[in-house]
Amino acid sequence: MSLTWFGSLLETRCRLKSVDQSVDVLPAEDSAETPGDPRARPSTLLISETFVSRQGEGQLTGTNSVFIRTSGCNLRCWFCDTPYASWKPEGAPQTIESLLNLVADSEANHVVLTGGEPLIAKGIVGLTDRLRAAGNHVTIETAGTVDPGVRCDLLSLSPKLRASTPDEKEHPRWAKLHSERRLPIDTMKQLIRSADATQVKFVVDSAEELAEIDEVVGQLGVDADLVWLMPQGISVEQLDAVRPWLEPMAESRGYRYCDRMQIRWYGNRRGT
Ligand SMILES: C[S@@+](CC[C@H](N)C(=O)[O-])C[C@H]1O[C@@H](n2cnc3c(N)ncnc32)[C@H](O)[C@@H]1O
Ligand SMILES: Nc1nc2[nH]cc(C(=O)O)c2c(=O)[nH]1
Ligand code: SF4
Ligand SMILES: [Mg+2]
Repeated sequence: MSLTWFGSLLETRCRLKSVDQSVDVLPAEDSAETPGDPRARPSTLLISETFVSRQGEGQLTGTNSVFIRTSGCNLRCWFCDTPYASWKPEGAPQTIESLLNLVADSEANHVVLTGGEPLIAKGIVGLTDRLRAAGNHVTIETAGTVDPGVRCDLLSLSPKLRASTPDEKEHPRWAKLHSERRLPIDTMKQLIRSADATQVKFVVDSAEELAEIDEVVGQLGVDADLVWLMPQGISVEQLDAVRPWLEPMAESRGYRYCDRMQIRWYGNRRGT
């Protein structure tokens, strides 16, 4: 293990440790790539897991893809199905080079950058640019709360609704931060403008959220056929309990119903 690598690992761990228990992650402006800056160290990203799987959600469902999951998030959805990359972020720093090699060695040429929140990860702009320059199709799964200046093939934007906020009594600090950060419409519109294509994927836990969804769709100014309604759930039973009412509600608005095929194929398991 080289000293610089160990130094940066230590620094990363210290930085993560120096923040109070619920680890916050630097906002994108502190972690975005600084291309051309001679002092810039080779960028590393805190990676929770990488794996090859079929895309389970949205318009590319079934597409064999390399998933790169960054660790750390600036929101705290109570329902997050990936707490090991958000609520209690785990992972190790990986260089852009190592991630590029991983993708080059795989059979897939679709890459899904996800998290945690990938857009606050240091080096995400450099990684996305380099993956695309190498001929890969890059989907970014994001809550769309920050824009580090990224350009991707498919923006899979999942705006977090009021009901995603964690319990105020249990998590007073995160309930406040989450509410303040979750829905920057102008940032989301900027991300949509910069992307080659967009799908807007809402996690729906109850029918009462449809009014807010319609409002956000209007504010974003996206066509109904770009909107996907996805049940909140991490088991086949939970998904099947929601589908009977959610699918017709989606169709009546010209939206699409979004299944979570990875749950059906593999269960809610890491690395799938
Ligand atoms: C773990 S998130 C990571 C990317 C980004 N932070 C975001 O929220 O879009 C990946 C996807 O899973 C969705 N998701 C997370 N937990 C879920 C749950 N319990 N039920 C349904 N979808 C969920 C998110 O909305 C997002 O579309
Ligand atoms: N197979 C599979 N498809 C996915 N689509 C979005 C995912 C995510 O966690 O962002 C995901 C995931 O974790 N696994
Ligand atoms: S924004 Fe995404 S990663 Fe972060 S807590 Fe919500 S679902 Fe999890
Ligand atoms: Mg997932």
